[in-house]
Amino acid sequence: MNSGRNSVLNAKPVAIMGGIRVVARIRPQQNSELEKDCIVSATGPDGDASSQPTVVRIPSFKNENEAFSFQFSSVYDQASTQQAIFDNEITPTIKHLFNGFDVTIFAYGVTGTGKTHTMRGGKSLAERGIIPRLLSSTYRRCRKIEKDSAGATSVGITLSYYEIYNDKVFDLLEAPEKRTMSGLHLRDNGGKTVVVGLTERPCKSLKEFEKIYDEANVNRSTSATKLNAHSSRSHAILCFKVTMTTGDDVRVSTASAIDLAGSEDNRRTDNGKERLVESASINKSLFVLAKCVEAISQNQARIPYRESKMTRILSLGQNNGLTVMILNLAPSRSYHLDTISSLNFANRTKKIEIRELENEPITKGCSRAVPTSTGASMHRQPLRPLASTIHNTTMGAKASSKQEDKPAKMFSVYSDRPRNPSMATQVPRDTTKRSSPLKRPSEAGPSAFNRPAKRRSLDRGRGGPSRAMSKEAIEDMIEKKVTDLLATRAMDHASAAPVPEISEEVQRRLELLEKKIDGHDDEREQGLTFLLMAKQHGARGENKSALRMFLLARDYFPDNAKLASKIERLQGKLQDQRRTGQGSAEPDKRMTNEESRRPGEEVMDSDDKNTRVRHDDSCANDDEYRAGLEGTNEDGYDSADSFRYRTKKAKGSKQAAANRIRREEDTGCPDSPRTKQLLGIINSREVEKIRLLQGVGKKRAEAMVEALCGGEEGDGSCQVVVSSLAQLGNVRGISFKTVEKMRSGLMAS
Ligand SMILES: Nc1ncnc2c1ncn2[C@@H]1O[C@H](COP(=O)(O)OP(=O)(O)OP(=O)(O)O)[C@@H](O)[C@H]1O
Repeated sequence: MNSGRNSVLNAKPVAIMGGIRVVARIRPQQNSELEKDCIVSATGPDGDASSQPTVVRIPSFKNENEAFSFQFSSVYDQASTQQAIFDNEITPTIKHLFNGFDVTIFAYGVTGTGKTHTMRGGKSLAERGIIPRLLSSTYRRCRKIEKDSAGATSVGITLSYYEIYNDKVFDLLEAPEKRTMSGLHLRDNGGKTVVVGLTERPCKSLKEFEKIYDEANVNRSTSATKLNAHSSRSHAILCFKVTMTTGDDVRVSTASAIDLAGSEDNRRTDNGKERLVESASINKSLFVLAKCVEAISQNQARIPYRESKMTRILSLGQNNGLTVMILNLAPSRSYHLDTISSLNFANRTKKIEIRELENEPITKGCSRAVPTSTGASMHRQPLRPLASTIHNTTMGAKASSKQEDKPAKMFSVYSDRPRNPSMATQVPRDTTKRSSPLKRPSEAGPSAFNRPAKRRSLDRGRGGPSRAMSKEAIEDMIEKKVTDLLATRAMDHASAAPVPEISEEVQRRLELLEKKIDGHDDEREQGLTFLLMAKQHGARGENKSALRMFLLARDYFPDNAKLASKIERLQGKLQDQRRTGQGSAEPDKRMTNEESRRPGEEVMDSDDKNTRVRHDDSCANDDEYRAGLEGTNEDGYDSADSFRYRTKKAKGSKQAAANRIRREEDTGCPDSPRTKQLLGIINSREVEKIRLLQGVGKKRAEAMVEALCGGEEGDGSCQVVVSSLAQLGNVRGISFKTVEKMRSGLMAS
């Protein structure tokens, strides 16, 4: 490809088809892990141990005698070195970066499997990871180009580095004190996702890079967890832009190296509440990534990129250029299901096909847009139909001048599933031509031109929103418009110079306002997270957990009729299950949310799917649950190891107490011993007993008995039996708060 060119700058844009190159790396066992527990191995094709491994083998979770095999472009075993991975997988991409292709390298895997080790690595030369090696090679190549062109071509590198922490983007090249609560905004700019206001720092040498990189890494959010002493709590994205200038020609390409945070099974982490919130956010974004991969591989119309900032930035299958995914795996049994989940995810990812599109050279003085200096992240090519791209290669400038007339956003995502199965057999596999510069001959698929290509969304792109637009598409469009508007405002704000001095008082008020807005967004987002979790539990048939999540979501969307009817339906379903005795088969967990679920789980083999879920259908622990609700801590979580969340807005209010009590009853579990005890005392109508309840006293006890017996209007017969806490809370003069207080003062027997 591109061989025989005198100068890289004379190249015309070239589109070729390629997939995401997925390679697996198995980390060595750690001191705490036993050799006999090593269950993951790397082999050559057909189990041949002598050739370069391409297959990961792992036993089935249910039956150790059965094994799963997953084939990847390459597999690196426990003994593989940083050097080997870099030489084989990354070095070939560097020349393409200088040929105008964007390059994305990302590490994916469960926590503690070696992603940061692979990307960043250690301090010694041998232990250096992909990022420092990539920069080192890039600078070497820059010097060579400048030398070979006798100074006619100059190459500049600018760096940006940011993290996505709790779904917020923070600049790692800025001091942490400068962070705002909401982080940086994202914006779509001609098919690229741009981080507004991100620092782009020119970086002249490897030494300078190392200094900047080390300092920035101090700002990255890491913490010790039970599974990793230095666990990354954020997705870290390092981008460097290579700008080659020869006279008036400028060519810009970007390399992005991404160290994703690892998914965590929180039943193994012992995470406290702060770690749990992070973990839930990490798992959610990885879950969205799995959903995107799933949607792409099924050729779905809607790819849910926008559901998380990470997927929006990564834009898997949308960003043209070369993409390498390194799947990090732990070899030990304790990771068994996590490893199978990751392997399933990677297996799908490798089937995504994307166009590898070379960046067009820019001529100085020409009106064509130059990437903004306000900070860009994943520099995606403007998305356009494949046909026009092919045209570009032959029509050159004529074709590109027409581009302004084209629909704003047209793109093609290719899956390996041919639309017409018969065509797959008709199209001969061309194994002599390499469809991608990264692919080895053995894995090169059919080229762009003989593949039954699927062009997505072209019709939609043409005439603006079509009448048949789905609700999701409209929501997407609105969300996009709003975020773009916000981002544009933020960008205008950032670039408006000089900024007039504002008084401290105004600044303070602005900050307060920002916090208020953030808080509002956070609350809505929290509600949406509960809804998402509820849907996931529902999809896995965990109805009870789904109901809990829906009930938690109700606090955020109290007037949502659809939600209310969902809750009602689910309650009915659970009641039916209890009546017919089916409930006991339903998997349920105390840990009822996203943070306990592994991303990619939904693609797990059905054999293994349910085995990891703890079966616990009893309501025996309900008192514990209720006690937890009463004793929620100041952050709104009921205890350090729980994710049951209480809304801040409702905290302490009468309404909140009523909600809590109703929610308990909605779950349909039988009364706890304390509830029974309280109702017994109340139904005794004995002032002497009732007055001893917490927060009551003689006068209130007398008033209660009077109210229970119908008050002055009642007949005084005290016939009515109070059968539930909700009923008690509705008795005149007895608030739900009092009910909670009375019950919490009782000793559970
Ligand atoms: N190939 C390897 N060789 C030697 N040690 C390794 C290797 N891979 C990982 N390790 C060690 O395993 C531990 C966990 O690795 P690392 O922190 O890179 O995991 P991670 O996947 O980035 O985890 P998290 O998602 O929690 O950040 C570290 O102590 C690291 O040094």
